[in-house]
Amino acid sequence: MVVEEYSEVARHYRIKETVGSGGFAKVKRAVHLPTGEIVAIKIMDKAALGSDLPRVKTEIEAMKNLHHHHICRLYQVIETSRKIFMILEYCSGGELFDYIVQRDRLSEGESRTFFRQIVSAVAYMHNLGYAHRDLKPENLLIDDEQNLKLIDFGLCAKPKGGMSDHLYTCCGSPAYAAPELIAGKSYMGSEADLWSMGVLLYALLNGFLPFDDDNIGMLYRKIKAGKYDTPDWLSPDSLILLKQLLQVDPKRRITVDKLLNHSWITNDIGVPVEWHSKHQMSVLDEDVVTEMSVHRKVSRETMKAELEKWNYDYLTAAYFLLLKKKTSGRPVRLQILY
Ligand SMILES: O=C(Nc1ccc2c(c1)CNCC2)c1ccc(F)cc1
Repeated sequence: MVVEEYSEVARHYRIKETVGSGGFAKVKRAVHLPTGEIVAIKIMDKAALGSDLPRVKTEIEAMKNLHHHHICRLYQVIETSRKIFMILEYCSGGELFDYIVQRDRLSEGESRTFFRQIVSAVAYMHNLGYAHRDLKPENLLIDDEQNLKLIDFGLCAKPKGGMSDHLYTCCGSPAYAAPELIAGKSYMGSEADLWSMGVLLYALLNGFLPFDDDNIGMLYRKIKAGKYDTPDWLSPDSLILLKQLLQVDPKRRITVDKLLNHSWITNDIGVPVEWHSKHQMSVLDEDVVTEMSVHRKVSRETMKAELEKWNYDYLTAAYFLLLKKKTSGRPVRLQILY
């Protein structure tokens, strides 16, 4: 949907303060006027994107297919002549990275709670044939219920031939990159994700990285050697899991399916990680359809037919945000827009 100026955004959103600015995007907090719900709007300038524009298209297409309670939800996409706006789920707690830094390191129990959520999101992606390829604490946000939400799918890959297909582009952040990826060999996206999860788990438990060096050459050498410090606060079970994740040989590395009921993962909790999505997209929510069809003075059938196009326009946004209100126990009501 290409409109010529900010009008489409301003018509439905009140833009507030900047909450983050990355390489080629700025993220602002905003209010979705028809529902009053808070959202995050990722704003990108197409000219500034240059050769990175395909990454944005990759991210948008991936997020349209990824519906999971630990994956940040895309509500709407607005494209003007100069800009792309992605309307996304707002995560009031900010980045997991800052959360760890503020606490030095997390307890084993808190690390387990967060790591289980990461396993759930990654297992969901891998079972759908996607690899994230840029897993790191900066790409895991915390929502107002202390749930982690995975963001930044600009580098994710869905190999044509499925997850057994090899990838070649070297990408992601060096400190989290798997040895086979930085060696320039062909690699499996899913296996590289499991290595990054090992680096992530290490960062949660220790508050610093397993492989770190200001000199990129030295960093690569440390990653390929796969040797890291084991501070004395790490439990024997944590050491076992880290060893299974940070296996230099990708063929010896643990897979996400084995992680689901790993003893460290189920310690103190007793149940394996549930990776299936709680959101099913196939069935539209009757209450939301009712509110929307009444509000727009069309029949339910017409509204259902419109919604089932999943255009990621203002209708898709209104649907998802009303549904979020309903699941959070708030009234399923749309304000009249003046
Ligand atoms: O909500 C987001 N960021 C956010 C929200 C609140 C706060 C921060 C980031 C960081 N400072 C604390 C408050 C957000 C959501 C989606 C996204 F792709 C990128 C960022």
